[in-house]
Amino acid sequence: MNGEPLRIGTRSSPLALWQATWVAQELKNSGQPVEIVHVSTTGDVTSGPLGEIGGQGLFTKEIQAALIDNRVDIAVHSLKDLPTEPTAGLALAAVPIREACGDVLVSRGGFHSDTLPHGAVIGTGSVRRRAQLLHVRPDLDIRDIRGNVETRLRKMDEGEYEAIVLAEAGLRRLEMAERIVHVMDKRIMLPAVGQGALGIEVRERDQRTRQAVSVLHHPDSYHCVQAERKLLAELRGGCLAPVGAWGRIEVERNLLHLDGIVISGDGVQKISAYACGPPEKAEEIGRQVASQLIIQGAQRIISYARNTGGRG
Ligand SMILES: NCc1[nH]cc(CCC(=O)O)c1CC(=O)O
Repeated sequence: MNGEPLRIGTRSSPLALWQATWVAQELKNSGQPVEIVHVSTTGDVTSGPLGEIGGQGLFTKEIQAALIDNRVDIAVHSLKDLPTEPTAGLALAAVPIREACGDVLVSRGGFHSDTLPHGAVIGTGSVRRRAQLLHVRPDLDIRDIRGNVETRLRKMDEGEYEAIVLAEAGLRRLEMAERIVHVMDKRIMLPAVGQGALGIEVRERDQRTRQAVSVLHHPDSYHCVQAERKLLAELRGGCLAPVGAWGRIEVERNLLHLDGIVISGDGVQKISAYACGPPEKAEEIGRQVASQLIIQGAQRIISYARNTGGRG
């Protein structure tokens, strides 16, 4: 503990800064001096549709590079943006307690997903959200939207979209929960793998930092995202794949429940699977759900989505 302040690397978006500041405060409360270092990423400076500007790790690569180059000691990621493939020399050292992990609908007219007017224009850049919306409302006109949470809300307020879909966690952290019109039912909208959770990454061999960030670790949250991430890794999905997952702990019986779906971009083909077991078996549960999805044809849907830029 103590010694030189640990350097926390973060993107500069308001949400990323909120997350880094939260981590900084928790570490300070534990007696660990820290400082925040801003790192800009390709995902922040590019405005093309995410599905087209190339691959995963858009928001995380540069921060990982800063970690490897010893410019920062701690990377704070939104776990859903962090690829499941391990990065040589780095380790996911802690997963703090998870915020609400679902998706919410924010609409100008106070509409829910089932009361939106016929053909309404909905903004989302995520193939997972697009496909699940189309599955229940094939009439909706779903259009791409980019930018941080504030930018998207402004574009909707200005009339470009009737409604947008956002992560509940982001709105809560930015103290904009009053904008939530409708928390979407998980049976309709399964979240992205890792949504609502943070991932604290460090250099694998940096024992001092590993020890310092261990105060942030929340085992139940970790087991849930571990199951979700294993599911995605087994599907070779990547964070832009049309995959949804929801792991949660049932405290009374100490069971981890995991739902997973793979859905075609047009929302027509939707396959789902479920498994449960002890939280310590998280990865095995993730593998089980993945293999049930694969038996039902997940691979074909995922490679089709990949070949069509995630928009098939
Ligand atoms: N891809 C952007 C992103 N990464 C993490 C969040 C929200 C916070 C979280 O899921 O932890 C968001 C915004 C959104 O999807 O609405």
